[in-house]
Amino acid sequence: MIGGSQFLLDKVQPFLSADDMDYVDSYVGFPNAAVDRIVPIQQHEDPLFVSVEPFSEWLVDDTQSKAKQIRLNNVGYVSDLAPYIERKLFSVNTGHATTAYTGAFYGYTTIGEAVADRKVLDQLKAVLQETGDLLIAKWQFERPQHEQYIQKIIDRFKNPYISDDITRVARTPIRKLGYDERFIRPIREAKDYGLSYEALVDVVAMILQYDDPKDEESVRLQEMVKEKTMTEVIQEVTNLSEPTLVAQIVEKVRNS
Ligand SMILES: NC(=O)c1ccc[n+]([C@@H]2O[C@H](COP(=O)([O-])OP(=O)(O)OC[C@H]3O[C@@H](n4cnc5c(N)ncnc54)[C@H](O)[C@@H]3O)[C@@H](O)[C@H]2O)c1
Ligand SMILES: O=P(O)(O)OC[C@@H](O)[C@@H](O)[C@H](O)[C@H](O)CO
Repeated sequence: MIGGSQFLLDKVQPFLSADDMDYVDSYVGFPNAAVDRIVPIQQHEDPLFVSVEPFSEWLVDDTQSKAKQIRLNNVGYVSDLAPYIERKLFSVNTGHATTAYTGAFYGYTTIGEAVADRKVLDQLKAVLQETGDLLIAKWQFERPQHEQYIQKIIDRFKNPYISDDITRVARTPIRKLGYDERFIRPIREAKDYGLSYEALVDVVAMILQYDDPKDEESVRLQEMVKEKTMTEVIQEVTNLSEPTLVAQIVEKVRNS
């Protein structure tokens, strides 16, 4: 979610008196942050034991913190979070979801199995190329560094020491098809920049066919697909109103 801490403040605020609010204004910061570390679903006897990947990135919007003298180790403090949170969401999360939905399409159950398949890997690379071109055009990231960032993400998905279920990464497909989420937003923006977004549309077509009977949103999505036209489903779920884009997605679903 972009703007998660601001969202929390908006929810807390109605419960605060004017005095509380003065105190919060002076002493309590709600800085938005980008948190990146893959944590698979897991169960251990000790509920506080958690297996995670070695990689981590934690970036905090410094303009909203109230105690600027406090600096946590391994946290990056930035004055503009937008480039970094978009880089994370549209690379790590778009790439992760691409691996999950493409993997599910080809019958895999874990991210590791899926990314070992050349077809899934090629789809992942094509999608990260499209979001990478957009991020570079929009935020002026250096191309060689961005290419390293992409390669690191692919290596993270291949990590043989963690097993991440496709059902976790592909969870809540209706949320993931949201207007400002990891597929529709880069598609809209790539179109505005005159950049390619075909591989992203390929994945949207696969998400519309994603069927996990244990995932409430997947069940609801598949019910919608049975009851409505594909154009109606896409408009309702993605909030896209642009007829050309909606038609492109409908066409992909027909041909996939
Ligand atoms: N797992 C990861 O790899 C990872 C990495 C970085 C960031 N995140 C983010 O962290 C957040 C949590 O992810 P997760 O993987 O731990 O999910 P999760 O589904 O394992 O855990 C979410 C927890 O929140 C609880 N919950 C859900 N709705 C609630 C509500 N309305 N009120 C109170 N509790 C509620 C659920 O019962 C569950 O225990 C998400 O925003 C995710 O994007 C996850
Ligand atoms: O949490 P979601 O459902 O938005 O996305 C699933 C995963 O892609 C996500 O949890 C990643 O593992 C995480 O964002 C990595 O930092």
